[in-house]
Amino acid sequence: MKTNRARNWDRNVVLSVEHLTMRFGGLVAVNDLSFNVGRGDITALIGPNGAGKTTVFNCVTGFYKPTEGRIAMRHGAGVSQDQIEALTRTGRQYDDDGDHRVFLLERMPDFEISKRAKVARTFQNIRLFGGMTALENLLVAQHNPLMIASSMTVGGILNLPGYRKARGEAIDFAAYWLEKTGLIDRADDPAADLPYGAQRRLEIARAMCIRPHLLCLDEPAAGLNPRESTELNELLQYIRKDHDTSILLIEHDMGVVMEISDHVIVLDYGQKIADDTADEVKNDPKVISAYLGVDEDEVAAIEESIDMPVHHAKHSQRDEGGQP
Ligand SMILES: Nc1ncnc2c1ncn2[C@@H]1O[C@H](COP(=O)(O)OP(=O)(O)OP(=O)(O)O)[C@@H](O)[C@H]1O
Repeated sequence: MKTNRARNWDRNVVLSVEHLTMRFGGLVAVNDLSFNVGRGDITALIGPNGAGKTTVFNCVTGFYKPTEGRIAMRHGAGVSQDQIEALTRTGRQYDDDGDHRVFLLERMPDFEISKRAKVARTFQNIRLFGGMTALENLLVAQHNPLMIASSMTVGGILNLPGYRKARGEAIDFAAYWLEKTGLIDRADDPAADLPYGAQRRLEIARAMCIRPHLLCLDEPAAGLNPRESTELNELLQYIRKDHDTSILLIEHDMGVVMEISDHVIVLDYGQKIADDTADEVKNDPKVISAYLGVDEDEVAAIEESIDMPVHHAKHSQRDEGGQP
């Protein structure tokens, strides 16, 4: 049953994606897509292989410049639509005066999106510095504040007190996240030596070291065993609750999606086919049949077992497109 209660993602928006389109040559990977991410919510972006999920992530995090559309990140709860419209008209990338800061991500390079707009991400394929220790990976993530404290290296070379203090704080913060992700005993091990599940947690710890307002996770549960998957759920709930960080995740594991998501957006062929609570979405036959790529007879059976993980439902491949 639908309720009339306004959803958090309508009332308290941290990220709004409006009319996003991404074309690769003749292929439309994302087609006029609009959705909101609620502040403090765990929002899942799901859909069959090739539906456009990673492309959306790449647009939000600045790896791709969208063909069309606006992606507004808001710091502070009081940002109005008028403020976003006014900023859009100025042609500027962001307005970061005062408590209500707005960032138009489609205009910003990826390093500014992470540094200024405080959007962090992890990747479908783990991208750690394998030869560096777990601790060093987390210190690299804090490069910006350390560079500022070192007055752009001079203070670091001379080991001035301001730099020593900042470095001590960076190590403490890294240790905090190593503790939270169960990796403190492996702090001095090269990242490449860690088991797969630990590397996934280290990626999340590294992303948290930029103190993100929005954490984007691309298939965080991929390759995890059931115990690691449960630990991941607990970690994400903790991050959302205790760190004022909203989470947007792409995930194929329906067990994870249904257990932790406040809000689920379903894509199919680059278009949104559902946008609701996890309960509403999981009972939507349109979603089940599109997402699982099955015929009508199979839907009822799958509905009964929807709590079971469903990996990588196959869709027919679409046209090949060119590089952006
Ligand atoms: N750089 C690119 N150049 C050309 N086509 C691309 C590029 N990136 C993505 N595509 C195409 O865009 C479509 C959407 O791909 P995308 O990776 O966003 O889907 P997805 O939903 O994340 O899929 P999966 O679940 O398999 O990761 C696919 O048809 C893909 O082949």
